[in-house]
Amino acid sequence: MSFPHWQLAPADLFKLSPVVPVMVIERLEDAVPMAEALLAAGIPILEVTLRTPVALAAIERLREKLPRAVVGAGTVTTPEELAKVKAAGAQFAISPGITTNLLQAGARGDVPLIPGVATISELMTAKELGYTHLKFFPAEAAGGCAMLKSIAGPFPDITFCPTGGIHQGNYHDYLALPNVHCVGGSWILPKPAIDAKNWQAVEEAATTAVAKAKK
Ligand SMILES: O=C(O)C(=O)C[C@H](O)[C@H](O)COP(=O)(O)O
Repeated sequence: MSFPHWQLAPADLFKLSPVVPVMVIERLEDAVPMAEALLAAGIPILEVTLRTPVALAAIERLREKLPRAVVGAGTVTTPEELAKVKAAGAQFAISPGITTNLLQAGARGDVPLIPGVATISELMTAKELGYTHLKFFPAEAAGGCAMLKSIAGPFPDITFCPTGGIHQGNYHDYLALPNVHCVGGSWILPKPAIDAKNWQAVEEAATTAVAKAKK
């Protein structure tokens, strides 16, 4: 485990589901039904992005109402945001990129941080500070599967959750790589279904994504 004082080991987080839904919650009242649809599809891990004004309240609500979910925050970019998501009850945090301040804050705290990297140098910076489980973002734009295959040579000990540009047509290719344990994405949550509050359609899309994942 990267940091023994963290509440959860990243290796265990990466095992919860082959697909990690990136939740962009515009209306607070959508948080619970959206999460329930994901849980019903067999996805217990939820990444709530900090991109909307209700994100922190949504994390709080999900933690209160759905104790069987593992709720984390995405788009965490500063130590201050890390502190805020911890206060809201986030069980893990994911960043799209790294700063030394954020990595140091993550290492000091007890909320597991999955830092985002797109280059070898960023990977080496994160690794130097003890991080072994990383988000690869933006996956498709930053080199996709070919990049991850190349990284596996010099860094076989680093494990990734690629995210960004992943969809039903390419997620199998990522999951087939030995250094990929799960993939993240918003494709699991079709926006038209969310806008229409069609939670049945959300559950079906998520169920299909899980069923078709090979590992
Ligand atoms: O806000 C953030 O920091 C993020 O979490 C970035 C997301 O991981 C990607 O935007 C998801 O990418 P798509 O699946 O292509 O929509």
